[in-house]
Amino acid sequence: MASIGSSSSPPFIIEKKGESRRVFSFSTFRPIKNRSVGFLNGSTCGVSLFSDKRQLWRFKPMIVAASADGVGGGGDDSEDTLQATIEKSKKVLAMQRDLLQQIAERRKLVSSIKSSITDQDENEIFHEQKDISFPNVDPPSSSSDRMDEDKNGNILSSSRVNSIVKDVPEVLSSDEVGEEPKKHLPSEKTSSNIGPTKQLKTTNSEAPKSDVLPSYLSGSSDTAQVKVEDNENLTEAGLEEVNGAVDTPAVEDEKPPPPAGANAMNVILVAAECAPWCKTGGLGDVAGSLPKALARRGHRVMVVVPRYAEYAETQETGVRKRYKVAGQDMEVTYFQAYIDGVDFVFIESPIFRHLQSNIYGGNRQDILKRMVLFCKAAVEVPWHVPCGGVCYGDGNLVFIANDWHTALLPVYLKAYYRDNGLMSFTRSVLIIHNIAHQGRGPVEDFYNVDLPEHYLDLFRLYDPVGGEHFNIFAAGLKTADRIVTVSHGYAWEVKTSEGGWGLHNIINESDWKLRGIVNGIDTKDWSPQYDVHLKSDGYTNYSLETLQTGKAQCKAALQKELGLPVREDVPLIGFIGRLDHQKGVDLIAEAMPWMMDQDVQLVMLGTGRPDLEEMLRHFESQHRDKVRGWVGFSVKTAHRITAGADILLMPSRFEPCGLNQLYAMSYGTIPVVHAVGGLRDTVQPFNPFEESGLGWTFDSADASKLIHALGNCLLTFREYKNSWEGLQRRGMMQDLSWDNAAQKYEEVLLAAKYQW
Ligand SMILES: Nc1ncnc2c1ncn2[C@@H]1O[C@H](COP(=O)(O)OP(=O)(O)O[C@H]2O[C@H](CO)[C@@H](O)[C@H](O)[C@H]2O)[C@@H](O)[C@H]1O
Repeated sequence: MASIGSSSSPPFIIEKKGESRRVFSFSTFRPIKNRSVGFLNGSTCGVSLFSDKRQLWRFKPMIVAASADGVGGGGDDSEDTLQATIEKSKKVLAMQRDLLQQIAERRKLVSSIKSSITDQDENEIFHEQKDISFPNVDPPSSSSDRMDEDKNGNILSSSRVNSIVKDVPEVLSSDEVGEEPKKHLPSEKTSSNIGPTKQLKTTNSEAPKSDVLPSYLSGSSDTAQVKVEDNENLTEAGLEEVNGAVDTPAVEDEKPPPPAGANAMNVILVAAECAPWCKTGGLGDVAGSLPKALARRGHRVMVVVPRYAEYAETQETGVRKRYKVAGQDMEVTYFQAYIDGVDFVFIESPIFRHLQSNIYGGNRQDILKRMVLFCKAAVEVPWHVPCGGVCYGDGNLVFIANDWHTALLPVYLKAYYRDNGLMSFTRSVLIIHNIAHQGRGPVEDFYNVDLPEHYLDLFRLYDPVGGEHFNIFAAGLKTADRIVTVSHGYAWEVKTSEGGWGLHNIINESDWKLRGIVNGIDTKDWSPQYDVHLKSDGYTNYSLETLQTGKAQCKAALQKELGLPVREDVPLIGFIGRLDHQKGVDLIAEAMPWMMDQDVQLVMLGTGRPDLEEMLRHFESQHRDKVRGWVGFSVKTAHRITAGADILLMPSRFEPCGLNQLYAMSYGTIPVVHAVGGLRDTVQPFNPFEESGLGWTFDSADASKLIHALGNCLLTFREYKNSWEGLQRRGMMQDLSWDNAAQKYEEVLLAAKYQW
């Protein structure tokens, strides 16, 4: 055994162990056998070459086998050999210095590219996307033009697109690093915004791949040995760099792989409304948040929605298409935005314009025409609209249509494309948010939807109420590959004659493809801790820890804002929702005399049926000291009521899922609900003996039942403070996020994908 340097330097000991010797490289321990690679020549040169122990400690030993005729293998001490070794080593060191410099340069460049991309505001990014979009890309016939095809004409599915991104070399050459990121690749954005197809890997913390490194740093079998004589020229920082680059695995930017893994799909959700741009109710919330949760799972996700007004965040793509609607040629253009990992595509046409505050306005024919145009255009979005520079394509693609407004999409997908051998790998899922609205009309309406005659039977329906009629939801339900309702309870209800509104037979026949999935909530928008609407006017954000003080402050702020007496001890009851038969507003009206005999305050926010709006105003004028009836649509007020109220009343006659009770529970507001559909699924009744449950439920749409449940709730509020706090805390501690629901949606999407 011979030592290099002092005997107290264990890592530098060359240990003769059979045919093996311990020598030094930048690599970690890696036995390399039967190779003649060692160049350090035992003890004699070792002492002279290693002069700085601090630096030497950075080299990690490696066992190599030294053959008898190798430089280091024969024990030859001749002057010539030593000189040759030194010369060789000098060269190696020079190369190494070079490499260090290159690495430093690359890091600088990569981090400057990274930061410039991160700093880019959305507009700049959209601008770039606009620049690279290919206007008027033709449908599949002109395949060579298509953005979503590779050079061989293969349509790029999401996995293909992802693999393109992955295929970007992990270590770019200096020249490559100096260039702008390639135009056809999506730009990297801040981490919260990185979607699967947008992720351009950068290199600053990645270990360079051995195949792009000189062999002497690669750790490959030809690992050269460090020339130690001149190593004083290698500064500590330099070594740090090298060690960092070579030995340290990239951890900084690494995230666990997205949960969807190999099941990642292209998903396009198509809806008539989408929060925050256009929303009249829960559908808008779902369209705005489910896609983000799917994107977090690793899917490439798009939302397609009409453009009812100018939305600041969106950029025109330059793509224009024409579609026939009821014999009339209509042009659409596409706008887009990329937010929280999701591509939002807005379809612009004169027939959608100026409807922002009246999305479903106009007569039946007007609405029908809008939905025909919207669905016709939406189904071709994956061909025409490049998102992040690359169209989605129609492979590995599932559309999610929502309610009757977009129930034509599954039908068009089948009639125009799949029946004609196009979009063969595209599937559709139809979500039932509310089956009470179906797109009914006279049978003649069929001639406005532009389909071959033999499709009429899909739409034709007879029921005792409507007689023989044209029914869009019926056709969508029959044609979609999978159906989802927004709760388990509702999945059961829609199969009954009471809950199916005439479609129960079709749904029963489709039972094999039906599933109930309870909605989630967008925990970014609807969280008492971060709610942007609680940052002013005396409101405050609060959490489980600050529940008592924070919620009390919000209650006082709400009372003040509404002009009600500011009292902590009075229970403040809220109602938020569309004013129609579904929401059971008339039950509240019936219970009003009893309620007004109690020491309570009531605030009701809603729009809808004019008679019910008038009723709200009437309540307020009769009980100005206790009641506020806010007729209008105000997201801010909805958030503030949810935070400031003690109790949320939801006496809905039917409720497919209901989001307000979910929002309420996450804000420590106790729901009192009619146990139907999603309300029954999500509000477990309070059990005072076990101190369990989340609120109060009543089992029929009856004012006396409502009064009974609300009476118990008020009693608990007044007399059993600990139980009340327990209810609040249990509600707030639930995981109501979309992530759970998204996982279940993924199962449905997969089932659709593999269905033939
Ligand atoms: N005047 C007003 N001002 C401000 N905001 C208002 C408002 N009126 C209602 N909202 C908001 O609109 C949403 C309503 O959601 P819901 O789920 O309660 O009802 P909706 O019946 O519209 O949805 C349907 O679809 C959803 C989604 O699937 C199902 O949960 C539901 O059961 C089904 O009826 C909530 O975000 C609420 O705050």
